[in-house]
Amino acid sequence: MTILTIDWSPITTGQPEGRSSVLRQLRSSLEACGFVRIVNHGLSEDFVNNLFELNDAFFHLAAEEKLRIANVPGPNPQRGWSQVGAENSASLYRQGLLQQSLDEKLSDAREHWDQGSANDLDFPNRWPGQKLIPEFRPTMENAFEQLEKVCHSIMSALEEAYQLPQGVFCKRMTHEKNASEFRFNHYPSIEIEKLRAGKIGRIWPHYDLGVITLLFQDQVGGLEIEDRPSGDFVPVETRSKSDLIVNVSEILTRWTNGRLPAGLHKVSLPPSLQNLEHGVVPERYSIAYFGKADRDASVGPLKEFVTGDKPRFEDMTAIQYHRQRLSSAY
Ligand SMILES: O=C(O)CCC(=O)C(=O)O
Ligand SMILES: [Fe+2]
Repeated sequence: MTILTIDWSPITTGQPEGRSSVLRQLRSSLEACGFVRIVNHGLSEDFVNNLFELNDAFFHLAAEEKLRIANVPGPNPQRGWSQVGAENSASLYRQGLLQQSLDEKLSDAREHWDQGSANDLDFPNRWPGQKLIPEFRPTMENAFEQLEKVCHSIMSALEEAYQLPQGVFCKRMTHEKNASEFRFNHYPSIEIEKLRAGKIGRIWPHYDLGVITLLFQDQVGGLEIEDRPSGDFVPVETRSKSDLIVNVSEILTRWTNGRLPAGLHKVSLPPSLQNLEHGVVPERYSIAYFGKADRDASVGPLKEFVTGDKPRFEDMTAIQYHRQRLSSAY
């Protein structure tokens, strides 16, 4: 199983040449493994490097400042800082599409920061003090909008790839009601033995909750995805930090009535350290944009994907689904 790498230039430039090949590869990689790697997506290397610098700067703020803007744990969309261990990805998986049961208490050695749309008055963002990192808020608000555009470009390419009526996905993910989330992850350095002991993970196997996720990872490594159908995990190579790793998330599985299974993934020991018994795994940073459905949009299967008499997933709104899923992760 291989994640295809797609050169997105035919889409960003609007050139007809190469377009049908992009659409074919997109569909084939997402159907086969739930993941695809996209290059030339329109966001520059400088843009992405700058985000990694802000990611580092944010988590190096004083603990009191991070605490001041801490996320309030619960079923609402997350905003601000979540300390190491606050989110339990193992539990997220247990309640997920596969209903796998894990007996032990497993924790995540990871802290993260979450941000929603600037237009989202229901769940306002929680910003660090302006004097501490002056460029943080303007850069992050701009990055949110840039990633939203890339997300729409992928969703609209998917509509075309499946020959669906134009806008069937995108009208459920509008700019005005955007409920997507932008996240910085930081995995502090940790002893190899601790990860090997099997109770603490960087992030346990899980599906993401939105429609699609756009991810940038640094060069430390450790991201792995499920190999179908063996169920083993295989590493996602670290190449350029600006390579965009895209995965199918739970809502897209529901919208397509199972045609596009979500990509199961986790973060553990980087491949270069897998043979070592002792030592320290370096800290790692990643950046995720979780493209989500509008809160009032249906997350039931689209009629274009329902072939039998009964849809595989029950109809409900995105916010109902989100609350139901998130209440299990704390
Ligand atoms: O850090 C990574 O590479 C993956 C992060 C992730 O899976 C998540 O935040 O949902
Ligand atoms: Fe994830």
